[in-house]
Amino acid sequence: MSEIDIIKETYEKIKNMEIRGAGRIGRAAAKALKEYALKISNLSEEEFKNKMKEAGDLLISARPTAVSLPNAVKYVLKGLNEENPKEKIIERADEFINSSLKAIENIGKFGANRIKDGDTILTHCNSEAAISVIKTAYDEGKDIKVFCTETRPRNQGYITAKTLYDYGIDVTLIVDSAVRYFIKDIDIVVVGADAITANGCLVNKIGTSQIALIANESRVPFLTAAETYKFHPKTIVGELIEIEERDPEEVTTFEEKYKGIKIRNPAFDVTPAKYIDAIITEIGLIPPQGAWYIIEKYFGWLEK
Ligand SMILES: O=P(O)(O)OC[C@H]1O[C@H](OP(=O)(O)O)[C@H](O)[C@@H]1O
Repeated sequence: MSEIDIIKETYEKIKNMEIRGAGRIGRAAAKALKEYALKISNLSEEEFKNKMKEAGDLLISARPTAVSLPNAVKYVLKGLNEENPKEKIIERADEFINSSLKAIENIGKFGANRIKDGDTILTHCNSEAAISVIKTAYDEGKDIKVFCTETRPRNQGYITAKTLYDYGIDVTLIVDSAVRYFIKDIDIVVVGADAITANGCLVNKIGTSQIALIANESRVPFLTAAETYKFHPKTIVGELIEIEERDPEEVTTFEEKYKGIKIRNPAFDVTPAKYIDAIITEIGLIPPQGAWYIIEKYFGWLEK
């Protein structure tokens, strides 16, 4: 096994979604960069830097939408501009991983303040940050129920349902198209985030924007749980976020006779800021209009 295989293995796992979830892919990339930096030796400083940059580029190319991935890589690789780059890379990778885990914990605490005793919460897909909010509310002794959507085509909602059920929470699984049918039973919607744009839009699992629209129509608060590394720095200069379109076979396969039927499989959609009541971050709840401030404050170090 050559050193670069550490990076290639993580790249493959992120690409085929063996490792998935915006936070998890960011931490996996940071860990791979650390392990790679530890393995490569006998190189000049310049060679080391070039190899680390190539590794970072490969990891970033695994999936295009969740900004946690490039944000994690850029955070770690900033160590290349400092003295003792190898040590700095290792230090910064650990820093990113630990601060990510701490952020999820804090999001849980802040978000749980918005959950009332007796609430029924709707969530979509499988988000560590949203689950942290739900589990924390439950840990505080609140009597809560949770509705989970299946989240076609990959059904990550099943993971959420099982995780919360194992935790002792009252869980109901519904098909994605049943959200409007059940919205009268829902008190609050909490979902995760793959990216937040400078104008406060949420990029998250396909179907999120429909849920937000339904919640808005029914005056049910819609919140997203997003660590600050989910904020997309380049949207501040007008860059658009690429929506990943995945293999049609994830949706279905038709027999030969029907091969002419086109199948589209976008993995994410965009929820406009006007449907979002609050973004729960590790530094507190912010209105979507505050996204610009977060990007400016936390990503000043990124090239713009
Ligand atoms: O970072 P956490 O909160 O875990 O997840 C955030 C989001 O990442 C997931 O994407 P995918 O399943 O990897 O495509 C979902 O869209 C989820 O809402």
